[in-house]
Amino acid sequence: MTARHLQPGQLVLASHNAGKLREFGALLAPHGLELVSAGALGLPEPEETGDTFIANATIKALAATRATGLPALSDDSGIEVAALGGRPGVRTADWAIQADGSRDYAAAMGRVAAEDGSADRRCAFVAVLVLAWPDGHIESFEGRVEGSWVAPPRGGNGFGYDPMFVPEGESLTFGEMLPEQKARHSHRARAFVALRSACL
Ligand SMILES: O=P(O)(O)OP(=O)(O)OP(=O)(O)OC[C@H]1O[C@@H](n2cnc3c(O)ncnc32)[C@H](O)[C@@H]1O
Ligand SMILES: [Mg+2]
Repeated sequence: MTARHLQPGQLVLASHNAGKLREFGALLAPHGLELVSAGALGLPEPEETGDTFIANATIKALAATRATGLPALSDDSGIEVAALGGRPGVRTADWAIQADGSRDYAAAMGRVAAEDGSADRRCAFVAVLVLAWPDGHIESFEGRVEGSWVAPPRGGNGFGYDPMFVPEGESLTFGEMLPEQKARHSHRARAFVALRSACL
């Protein structure tokens, strides 16, 4: 089955994460779409009640396309830590929440460093992108990058867990890489390549 193509026009980026929005802006720049973010449209953040990346990405994209009548692109992503049996995975965003309610990504990873005696530092970033249309049609794409985590964090670029993640075969963390270097490896960019060849 061939995937549905995205027609020229407006596309809602169904994310409230500024780092993701910057990366999608760069990935979509050559494609002549008019991007508008869910936040700029005043859309609420839907509750991510799913147990899988695709379930949550679908919730986010369908909420945005239904609210606007425009096609919408969402991203549900996270980090899978081998020594934790793949956790936090789909719960990655909540994993960084501290006792006072703030998010601290370095502290979350630091807990693994403190608790994990195995010295197994393998982990992977995963992203599932969903394109949804107002009639409920969806297309989904997954990207994955294997790597290892480091503590303490290194580098001030990117967002979230970027300063703690080194992709396989590299020595710099995503936080030490320029955006275009991160995009050569990242889970999001890999999922986007699949989306681009199917839908753009
Ligand atoms: O749901 P939206 O509004 O898109 O934004 P979010 O930040 O809540 O995103 P998720 O629910 O998909 O949770 C993903 C978590 O994984 C982290 N994450 C995902 N991709 C990342 C990347 O490329 N670099 C660093 N951290 C990443 C991110 O910081 C979040 O804590
Ligand atoms: Mg979220």
